[in-house]
Amino acid sequence: MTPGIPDEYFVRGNVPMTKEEIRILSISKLRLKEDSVIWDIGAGTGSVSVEAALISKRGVVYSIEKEEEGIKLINENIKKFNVENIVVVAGLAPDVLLDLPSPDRIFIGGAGDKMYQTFKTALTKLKRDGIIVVNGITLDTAYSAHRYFKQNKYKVETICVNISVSKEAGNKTMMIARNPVYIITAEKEG
Ligand SMILES: C[S@@+](CC[C@H](N)C(=O)[O-])C[C@H]1O[C@@H](n2cnc3c(N)ncnc32)[C@H](O)[C@@H]1O
Repeated sequence: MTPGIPDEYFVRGNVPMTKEEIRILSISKLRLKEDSVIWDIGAGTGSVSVEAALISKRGVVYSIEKEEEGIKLINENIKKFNVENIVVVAGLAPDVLLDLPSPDRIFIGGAGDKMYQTFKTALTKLKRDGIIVVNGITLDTAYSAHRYFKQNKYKVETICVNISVSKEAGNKTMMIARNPVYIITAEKEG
């Protein structure tokens, strides 16, 4: 399976999942290597973890999630896609991050009210030449993340992704707009 797995292929519950197009862009911004060690913080359904694990076949993905429903879905998706290089970490970031191996790449899909503490631990543990990608749906998250990485001397870029997807309406086709999502990418200068 190559990147770009359709949303409906994943087992989904009531956990908000990162949508296919946002997943593709976010994973592309991570510039994964075959042997990358990746943290997926706020892993939700595990959709990003699964796609990342299929790309970084010789690496490991640590899927960090605080909710029981998410943990169940991540395990179901691991089974469904038959991936063997995902380690599920049940618990709250940043507490559970401290004992994990240092990552080459970090994706943050959710950190709740632990956002700043999670950013801080992420930057402390990220390997040299590492890349962090954050998804945000509010201006506040986008601004906070962008400013935090910039203040810490990271090269940072924020993109705002506005996507419309076609929907059949009788004999016509309409474009249905999705909410904008911010993708913030940070890497060490130089
Ligand atoms: C938007 S969802 C992530 C979607 C996920 N990328 C996917 O594709 O399914 C955000 C997730 O972050 C989790 N979360 C929020 N704060 C967290 C924290 N501090 N530690 C661990 N998980 C957290 C939530 O429980 C939720 O499942």
